[in-house]
Amino acid sequence: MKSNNIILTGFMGSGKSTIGRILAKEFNTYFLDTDVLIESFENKTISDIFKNEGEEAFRKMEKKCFEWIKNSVTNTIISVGGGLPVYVPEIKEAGRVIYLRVEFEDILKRMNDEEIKKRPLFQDVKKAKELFKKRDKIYAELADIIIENNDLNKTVRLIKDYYAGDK
Ligand SMILES: Nc1ncnc2c1ncn2[C@@H]1O[C@H](COP(=O)(O)OP(=O)(O)OP(=O)(O)O)[C@@H](O)[C@H]1O
Ligand SMILES: O=C(O)C1=C[C@@H](O)[C@@H](O)[C@H](O)C1
Ligand SMILES: [Mg+2]
Repeated sequence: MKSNNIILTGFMGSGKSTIGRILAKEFNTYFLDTDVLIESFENKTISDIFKNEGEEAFRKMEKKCFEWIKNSVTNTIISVGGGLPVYVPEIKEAGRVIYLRVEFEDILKRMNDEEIKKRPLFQDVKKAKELFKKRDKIYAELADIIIENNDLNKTVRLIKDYYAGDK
């Protein structure tokens, strides 16, 4: 089934939720965020899931959430959790995948303490940097297109142009 979803991937803080909300308005469609969906399905915060049940349990929830999306969601802009493509490499089965790429140092500049607190795998900046290096290649391999997301308006325009060329 061709689902017509647009799936935004990228590291924590790369701008998936921000860009996703704007795109949904521009394309007059809906926006979904797997982290928000999981928090709602489980009625727990991501931080609490990591703290009380561990990362492995969270990855199982992500997989289940992805299956639900693959079978039930169409014509939607979907922001997926930063680790989801690593644990669910069949991500392309649910739509066109766009990797929003931002250098780690630039991500750091964008995140304030409050933003960092919500993300369990960002607590140790050195470890987060190592994770970024590993994931950068995986995101790129799994993407249909890669966009350097430095300028918000430019990113939105590039994605719109890409889809206009499709018609
Ligand atoms: N060019 C840009 N595009 C998108 N967001 C930007 C940009 N520049 C700065 N930001 C800011 O970066 C921060 C992180 O963005 P956002 O929450 O959208 O990332 P995310 O990829 O959804 O993160 P996570 O995977 O952790 O949910 C926000 O405060 C946002 O306003
Ligand atoms: O990069 C990751 O592995 C994560 C990113 C967040 O979006 C959440 O899905 C969670 O904090 C794990
Ligand atoms: Mg987000």
